[in-house]
Amino acid sequence: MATYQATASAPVNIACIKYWGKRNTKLILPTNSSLSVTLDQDHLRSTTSSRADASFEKDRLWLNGKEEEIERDGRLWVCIDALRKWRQEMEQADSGLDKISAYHVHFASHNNFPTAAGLASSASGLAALVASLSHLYSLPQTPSQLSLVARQGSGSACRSLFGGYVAWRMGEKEDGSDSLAEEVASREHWPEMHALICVVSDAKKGTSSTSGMQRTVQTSPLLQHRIKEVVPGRMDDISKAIREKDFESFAKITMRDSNSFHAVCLDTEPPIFYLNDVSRSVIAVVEELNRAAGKPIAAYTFDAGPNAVIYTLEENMPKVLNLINRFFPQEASFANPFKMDWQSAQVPEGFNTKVVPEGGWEKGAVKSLIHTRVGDGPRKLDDGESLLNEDGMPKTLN
Ligand SMILES: Nc1ncnc2c1ncn2[C@@H]1O[C@H](COP(=O)(O)OP(=O)(O)OP(=O)(O)O)[C@@H](O)[C@H]1O
Ligand SMILES: C[C@@](O)(CCOP(=O)(O)OP(=O)(O)O)CC(=O)O
Repeated sequence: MATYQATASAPVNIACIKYWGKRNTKLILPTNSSLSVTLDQDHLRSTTSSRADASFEKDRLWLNGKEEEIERDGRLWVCIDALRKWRQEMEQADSGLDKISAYHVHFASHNNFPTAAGLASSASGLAALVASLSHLYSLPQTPSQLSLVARQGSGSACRSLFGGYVAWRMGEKEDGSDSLAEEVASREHWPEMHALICVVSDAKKGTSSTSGMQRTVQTSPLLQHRIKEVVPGRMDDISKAIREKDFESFAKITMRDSNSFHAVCLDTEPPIFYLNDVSRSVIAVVEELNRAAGKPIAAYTFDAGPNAVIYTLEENMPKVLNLINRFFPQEASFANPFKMDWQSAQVPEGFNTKVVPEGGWEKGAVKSLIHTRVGDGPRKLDDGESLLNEDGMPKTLN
């Protein structure tokens, strides 16, 4: 008997223009467009296997070996249901196709980084699920069409259906059919973009993005200014900066938008604080590096948590690594995947070390560093990499 299964991996993306606020919470339609850089799956990824079988009694999902419930009408359910309907339409149009849309599906997924820690696991996780199931069903839909489905799993997930530089167009239609992701530029267009993730905390965050952003929509007058007056111009400006490979403009816009997003969090009632003293100290170091360099050579950005992501071009990463390692010594040793000689990097003359506490931060204020770069979109993997065993149950990972 034939086995119907597929495995795919999907990347994390970190926004430069932040999505914060929904105009429709059920369909996940945002109050503003957003733009992100997709990070390299060689370092951060979610991998998901899916398998359809007549013997399965219900749809089931195991995340990092632990079963998660697929609630009816919940976000996961909505994504699975949408893809199943597309498969059903194909089966109705072509009687030669196996009727696998009638079978239940088992999913096993693994994130190779902390889940629910502000490292965008919901984005890569939902994108991997959609990519895997679309392969299982041999769907002809384009990545933009698949992004319509991933969006309903978690808004930011729609951007993980593409590699490179990705915009999520907010759209205007009430049914959400034009609220989708599209590529602004490929990874190959500007491959020198590197990112350093400073893990300040890998604990589950206090206020989830989902609930935090709706509180902002309900209470923040500043959000109205942001979505109407600020973001539309920034979307155009950063897209132009990316097309022209203008890092200075890219960096200025990215930092300002991160600060604008955290300002609307503060303008929320009661206020939401995602940054902590360590986050603010990373901001001070990057601002001082840029001042001393005479132009922006690095850009910080923060999602709904204290972890910093620093974008910089490959040539400047040794300087960034030198400063971060010097002022924020970690407990875990830095893996240095690109074998960069950061110890002997020249930090711009005149860098004022007074921007950080004397002697730097205590060990572990930044727990670990992940050095990565712009990456590709979802990958289809071989059956040999399946996370499900012959019985369609999750394999135990070592
Ligand atoms: N690989 C995966 N497959 C399916 N669902 C996943 C996967 N990884 C994460 N999720 C879902 O996403 C949830 C975590 O999302 P949450 O938004 O809380 O954290 P985050 O994505 O790490 O942070 P943020 O989106 O704010 O950067 C998990 O509890 C799980 O339900
Ligand atoms: C701060 C952000 O990371 C918010 C991400 O929010 P989510 O996509 O996690 O929210 P839901 O749509 O409710 O699942 C900014 C961004 O990624 O654009």
